[in-house]
Amino acid sequence: MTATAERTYTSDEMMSVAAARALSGGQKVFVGIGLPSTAANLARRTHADDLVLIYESGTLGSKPTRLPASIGDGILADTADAVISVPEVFNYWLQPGRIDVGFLGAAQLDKFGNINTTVIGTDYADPKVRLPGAGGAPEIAASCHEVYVVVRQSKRSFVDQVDFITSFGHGRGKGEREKLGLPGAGPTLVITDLGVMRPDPETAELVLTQIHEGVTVEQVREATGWDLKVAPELGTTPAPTEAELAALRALKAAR
Ligand SMILES: CC(=O)SCCNC(=O)CCNC(=O)[C@H](O)C(C)(C)COP(=O)(O)OP(=O)(O)OC[C@H]1O[C@@H](n2cnc3c(N)ncnc32)[C@H](O)[C@@H]1OP(=O)(O)O
Ligand SMILES: O=C(O)/C=C/CC(=O)O
Repeated sequence: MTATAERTYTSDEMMSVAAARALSGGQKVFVGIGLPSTAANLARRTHADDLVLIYESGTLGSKPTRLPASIGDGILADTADAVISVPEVFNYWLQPGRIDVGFLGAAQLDKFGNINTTVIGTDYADPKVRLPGAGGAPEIAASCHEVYVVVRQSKRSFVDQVDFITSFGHGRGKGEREKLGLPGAGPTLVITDLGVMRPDPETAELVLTQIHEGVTVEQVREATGWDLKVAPELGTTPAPTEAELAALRALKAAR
């Protein structure tokens, strides 16, 4: 019998590495602050140094030497190829379809990839939790060619229906984005600390297509607030490499 090797990374690290791997060289990525920003910067430091990071403050091609604290962090402007105004980044870059991937976080996500970062609870005026709000995320979700969501998975965050739609995913199913005239494809990938989900091409409902190494389907289903469908050919995300972990830890430690 072989002893099980002790895992040398956390599930958050696995999530950041899996999300970074989803980005490839040369893509223009509209980066949301928080988990997506960590993963996008990791991708630049590992396999995709020509990734173009765009932050909402109007910084194009930022190459921050540490994680930005917010979209207004000066490190983004200091290291950018160009800095334009906020209306310009929305009107000239995002809305005309110049951005490949919108990389967003969520407090709640539902089975059709709708994102809530506004309130928990159904009474907007008297919520159980008031979240950070929308910022530019609804526009990002509307107009990027694709949206990738990075979010920790639990019954609290993965719900059948979000309490509030901040950023439109696929509404209540396939075709709803087209009806609303939203130009982008919406969420095509959801990366969590447990696995990866993609919308079913027929229904747009999220389906588990990949589990991270060491995670079971049962664990993912336990952390999901609906009856999660599983792809017949389920993939496994390889564990982070030493190089990926070293780059991630250096990025998080940089000041
Ligand atoms: C381009 C742009 O970036 S546009 C900006 C728009 N804003 C965003 O996109 C934000 C996206 N991120 C989120 O929504 C995140 O879930 C955040 C910011 C709310 C919280 O993320 P984190 O800082 O990682 O904290 P964490 O997940 O531990 O939650 C912190 C607290 O928020 C509250 N909270 C977060 N998610 C939930 C939820 N689904 N249900 C209830 N409470 C929640 C809780 O009070 C929680 O504290 P607790 O775990 O002790 O109960
Ligand atoms: O206002 C927004 O859209 C985004 C805010 C995120 C941040 O302040 O870093």
